[in-house]
Amino acid sequence: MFKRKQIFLLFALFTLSFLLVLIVLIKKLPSTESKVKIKVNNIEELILEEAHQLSNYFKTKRSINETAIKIFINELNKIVISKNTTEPLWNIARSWVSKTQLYNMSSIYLGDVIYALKSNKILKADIDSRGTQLKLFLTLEGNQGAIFKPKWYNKEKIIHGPVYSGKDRYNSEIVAFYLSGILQKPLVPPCSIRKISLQKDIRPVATARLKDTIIFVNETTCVYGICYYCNEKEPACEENGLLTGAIILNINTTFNIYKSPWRRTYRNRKKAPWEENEHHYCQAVQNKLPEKRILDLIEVAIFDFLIQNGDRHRYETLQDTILLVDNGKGLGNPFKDHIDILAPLYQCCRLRKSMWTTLQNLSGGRIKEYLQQMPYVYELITHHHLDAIERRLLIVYATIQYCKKRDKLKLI
Ligand SMILES: Nc1ncnc2c1ncn2[C@@H]1O[C@H](COP(=O)(O)OP(=O)(O)OP(=O)(O)O)[C@@H](O)[C@H]1O
Ligand SMILES: [Mn+2]
Repeated sequence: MFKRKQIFLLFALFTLSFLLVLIVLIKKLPSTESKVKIKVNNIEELILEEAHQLSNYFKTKRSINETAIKIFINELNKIVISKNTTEPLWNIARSWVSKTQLYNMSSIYLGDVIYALKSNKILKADIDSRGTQLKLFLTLEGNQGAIFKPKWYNKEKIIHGPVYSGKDRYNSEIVAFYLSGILQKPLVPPCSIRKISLQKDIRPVATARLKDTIIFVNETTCVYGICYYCNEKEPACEENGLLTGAIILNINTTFNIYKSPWRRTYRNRKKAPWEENEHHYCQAVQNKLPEKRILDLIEVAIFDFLIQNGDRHRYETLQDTILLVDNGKGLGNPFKDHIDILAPLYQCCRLRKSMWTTLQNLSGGRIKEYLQQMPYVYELITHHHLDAIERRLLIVYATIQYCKKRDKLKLI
């Protein structure tokens, strides 16, 4: 009898402690309410909310002084010196490079440099072994180096998946060059569309290692090169006898290369430090980098967000200024906005006054309007992408509003 009572008591005690542990555990789990709270607190959603509430001020065109941009567009479309001029022209282009620019937005020779990139005879062709994607290094008449990034996709192609998916987009390089002028940040190397014949322009002047990778696929000439992602089964091929691509002026100086504090992990499941600690990450960066570098990184983020280049894992500087080199991963999906490209802006909530003025002056559809006046633009970009850039500009405005409302915005 006694024994039975003891067992009963023991059983009751066990059940009670089990229940207690259960209650503690349940309390620790986030309730549906706090789950909802986490969601609403998500910075991206707050920014999108701001975007929906943006005032008309951000959606209308204002009267601005367009002189600088008009000169840029005009010069890009104009040729002043003879088509055959070579070395002196390249020397002019070299003289433009300084810590604030890779080209001179208002030079009367800008159009000539673009034209020379596009049409000067190719004296030598080699593999460009820098980076991980297929690139050719071409020496143009007048002894100027240039990088050729081939076309892999038609402009209508939509790249799905993570923001860094897919191969390079040659059109993104060229549109980035145009955008750098529109944003008055001439930090993208001059760049143009170019069509080359692998048989006529490349093979006769190609190095042996490049020649070895020129092949025929279904009677079409293709090239696969040598690089980390290069593969004989996935060559870049001519269309109607010509290989299209971006030809980019090689800037002949030494850059410093740094890892971006906002680089991605490139793994779906693993978060980067800037994704883990959204509210305190900027402070950590500030403890390591000077203000100028952070302000540069924020401007780069805005630039990248507009074209959706989410692949700036490292950046290069020239005398302390961040350059916009390697813009090949933009224009992937015009129907998607990867807001986290803006992390440097919404985590630090600061911006140069000059950039903020430039951005506001572009409201009401001006970026699209200016891009539409650039050389070959309709071959490079669809209306969907042009509209996407305008939509993303509104998201940049919304991000500034997000910072302002939290009393965090610092205009410097
Ligand atoms: N126009 C240029 N002038 C001078 N150097 C350049 C230019 N473009 C690229 N480079 C150099 O070549 C390197 C590789 O170029 P790029 O980043 O475009 O290649 P990538 O294959 O896309 O590389 P990754 O896979 O690392 O992104 C750059 O880091 C830079 O140092
Ligand atoms: Mn790249």
